[in-house]
Amino acid sequence: MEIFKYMEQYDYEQLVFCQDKESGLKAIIAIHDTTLGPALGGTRMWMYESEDAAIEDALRLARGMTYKNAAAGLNLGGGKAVIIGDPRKDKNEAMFRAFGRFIQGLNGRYITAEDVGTTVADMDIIYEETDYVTGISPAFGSSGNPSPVTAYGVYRGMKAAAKEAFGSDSLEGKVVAVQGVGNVAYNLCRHLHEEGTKLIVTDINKEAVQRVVEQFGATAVDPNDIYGVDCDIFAPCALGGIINDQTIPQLKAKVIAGAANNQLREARHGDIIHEMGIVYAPDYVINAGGVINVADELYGYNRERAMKKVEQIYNNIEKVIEIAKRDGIPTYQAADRLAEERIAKMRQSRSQFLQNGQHILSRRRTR
Ligand SMILES: NC(=O)c1ccc[n+]([C@@H]2O[C@H](COP(=O)([O-])OP(=O)(O)OC[C@H]3O[C@@H](n4cnc5c(N)ncnc54)[C@H](O)[C@@H]3O)[C@@H](O)[C@H]2O)c1
Ligand SMILES: CC(C)C[C@H](N)C(=O)O
Repeated sequence: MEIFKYMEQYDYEQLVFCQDKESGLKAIIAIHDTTLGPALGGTRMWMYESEDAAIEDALRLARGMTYKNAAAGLNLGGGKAVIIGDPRKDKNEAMFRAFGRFIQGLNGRYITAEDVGTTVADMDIIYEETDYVTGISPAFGSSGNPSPVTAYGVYRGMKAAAKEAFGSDSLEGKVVAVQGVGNVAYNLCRHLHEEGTKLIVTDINKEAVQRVVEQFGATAVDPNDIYGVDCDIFAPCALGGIINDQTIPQLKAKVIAGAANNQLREARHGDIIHEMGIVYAPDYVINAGGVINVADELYGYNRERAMKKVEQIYNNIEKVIEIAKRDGIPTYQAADRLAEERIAKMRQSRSQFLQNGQHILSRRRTR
């Protein structure tokens, strides 16, 4: 992999390799863009097939966080970390302590949190070494597991998308097909059930399916059948890349709104669903509840304030739909435009701020 070429293409700032022989830590921290503030993004632990695959994932996910944080209105840049290893077997306390020390070494340029394969308990260990970690236990006055909050944001965003497609944001009586009923989607199903939505669900984990069937009266289908079921809304909450050439022809939904990251296999799939008249709630806008919640820790966590910001995901989806209509583009492009415009404006105002003297004055003070 030609790393500098790749970094230059998408304008990455920094890539950090962290190795600790004793604990077995092999981690990569990617910082994409800190125009809006320090780079906040979770740490993923995964058994990568190769080092190149881990580097690519860290870089791709870090850039995703730049867009997610910018579109959510957070004063934070984008970054992400990956730890190479099996989260079921390879974790140990020393590993997360060592990782915490590496994060501390970046002096606040990167702030971590949970992602696939890492938990609140892991963040608590990192916190022993650095303040630059969020998603730590409520026992420390922090926000804990972000998944239920992500779910609430997805629920709010789904309502905004439904309003565009059906003329009303009520989900009562609507049929929602949910792919994957894990941490986020279990909570999403609860909100939908409380509103009187009919649920069709699938998961490769039978126990997870059983839970939502029993608790929320959901109808279960085979994982391969979820795309083609008769429904109003399709909520992908498991895997990335599931909007693709094979699945699109099966879809009957008028809305796609779910928690999964990187739902479009390729950008052109966003164009195809747009042409079909499907209202697509862009993944990184609708699933920003978790990061909005953990980001609130940086101000001294206040649950009420965080939930108010998460509610705004409704308005953010409305804003994206408005831009899409105004500019005659698909919603996935409108989301990128929203994020990029905000970063560009801040970059400009920040450079003016420096030119107008801040660094000159601070130099004077040290003389
Ligand atoms: N947890 C968060 O706060 C958060 C925030 C933003 C985005 N996301 C994204 O949302 C998605 C769900 O996150 P989560 O924390 O609920 O993860 P999770 O692992 O708890 O749940 C995912 C579920 O999908 C199921 N699944 C996997 N492959 C499947 C398949 N082929 N068909 C059907 N089901 C399948 C798994 O068995 C699991 O139950 C992920 O893509 C994640 O990256 C999560
Ligand atoms: C900071 C984390 C809560 C971010 C979350 N893992 C996401 O993909 O949005």
